Amino acid sequence: MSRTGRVLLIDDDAAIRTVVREALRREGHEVETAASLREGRAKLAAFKPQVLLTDVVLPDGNGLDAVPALIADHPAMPVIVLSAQNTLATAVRATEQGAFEYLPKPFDLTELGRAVGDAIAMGGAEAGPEAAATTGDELPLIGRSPPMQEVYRTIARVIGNDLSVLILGESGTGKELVARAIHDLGTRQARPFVAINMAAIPRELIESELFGHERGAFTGAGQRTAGRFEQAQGGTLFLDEIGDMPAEAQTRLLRVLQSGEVSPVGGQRSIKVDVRIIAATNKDLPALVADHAFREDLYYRLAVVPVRLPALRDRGEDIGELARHFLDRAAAEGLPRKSLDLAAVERLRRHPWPGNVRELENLMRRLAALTREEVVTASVVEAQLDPARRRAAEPQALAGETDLAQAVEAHLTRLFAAHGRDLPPDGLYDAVLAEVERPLLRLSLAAARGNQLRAARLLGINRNTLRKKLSERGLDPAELRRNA
Ligand SMILES: Nc1ncnc2c1ncn2[C@@H]1O[C@H](COP(=O)(O)OP(=O)(O)OP(=O)(O)O)[C@@H](O)[C@H]1O
Repeated sequence: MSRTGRVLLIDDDAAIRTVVREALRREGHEVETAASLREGRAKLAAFKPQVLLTDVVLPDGNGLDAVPALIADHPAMPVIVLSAQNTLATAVRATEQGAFEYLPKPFDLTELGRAVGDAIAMGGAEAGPEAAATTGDELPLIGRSPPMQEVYRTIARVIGNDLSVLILGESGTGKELVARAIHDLGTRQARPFVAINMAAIPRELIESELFGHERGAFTGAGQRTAGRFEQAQGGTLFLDEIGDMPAEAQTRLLRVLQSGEVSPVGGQRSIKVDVRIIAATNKDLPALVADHAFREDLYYRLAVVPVRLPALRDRGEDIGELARHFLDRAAAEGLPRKSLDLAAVERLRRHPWPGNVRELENLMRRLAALTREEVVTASVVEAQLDPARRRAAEPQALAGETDLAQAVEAHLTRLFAAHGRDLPPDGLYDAVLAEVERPLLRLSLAAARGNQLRAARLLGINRNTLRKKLSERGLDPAELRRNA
């Protein structure tokens, strides 16, 4: 299949026209250029290009808006959109408008050559199914740094199809957010998005959670229960922390993906499922494969399209925008409105962010709630980032703090803010414990399908202690069992 052909470039920047023309000619393409949409339309008719490259902001209109009209008479012609507006919204709109690819400026010429070659090789082949139209609401992902643009381009490429996506990135880099964005922008948006975290479910319960179980499949399995696969029917199943999946569950998952059917635990039946799979991990999955801790065949099945989320420290230019976004959000939630001065943003950029965006989000909430100044300066940031001083102020905010501790901290911060700077209300200690203990008891009973002995074992306490705590917290085990 040929990878060279006729290319038309519409761009009002003469330097770009020259550079792109020369680069593509060197690769064997025939290239014509135009400086406006009007000129482009004329050349389309005369030159009959096989690929159209267009800039977005043009003197006589918007190249992105013009795509459908430009390709109306040439439905098979792939269009590559070049743009300096590097947001997820532009990448997604380009795809919605029927563009074959979207390249953010400044692009690299090798990348451009590759995209043009792919487009020509694809020739008149049918484009994939149309992506669902977006509502035009604000898209959830923030950041315009080059690694985020790469992420947006990949998202734009997978929203019109059902390919399996594997999202890789450190904790707190936005893996779940990306999974939701793919679902919400894609053709399955009206169907369920179901998430399951392999690290948060007791290993022995993972299979019945995923695939469901029949009545009496194991002690405590009172009735037939649908698994997450069935719950996600027609929609998307997000398998979070996939690197923590036990070996037997991996084998079973692979079988489901190959056959498109699930067999609930303890039964003979199989149920057809139509589910898009998005998996995520913060582990080095290829290394787990090499160590035989993760099945290689499953890995390839899941990683059809890998998405690598950058660590926050590797996209320093996004920190200011993210920080302001989180301050706005804190203000919208009722915390005092704060702004950052330039030196404060500089200070934030020098922090290594082991907890990534989640850590930045929590820090912004803390600044909004706990600092007096309306304009946050570098020294205020410094004080909040300084582990020694923070430890003195907030003993739970230590270096290795868990997600749970951070979530609790965020919640408490809101609670304190809601009470202004007054002393906290009476009985706060017990009130907070009750808030944590109640869901803990409820969830462990649900996980044990209402069986108190199993729930107590899960929690590592004895059954009498469990009973006592249930009654202290005003929880009725019979009712919980009915709802389990
Ligand atoms: N690009 C982004 N723009 C705005 N908010 C973001 C972005 N990335 C992450 N966040 C926010 O940071 C927090 C952590 O994101 P998320 O839970 O998606 O991370 P994760 O990688 O799935 O974390 P973990 O590996 O710990 O499960 C969320 O509150 C999310 O909304």
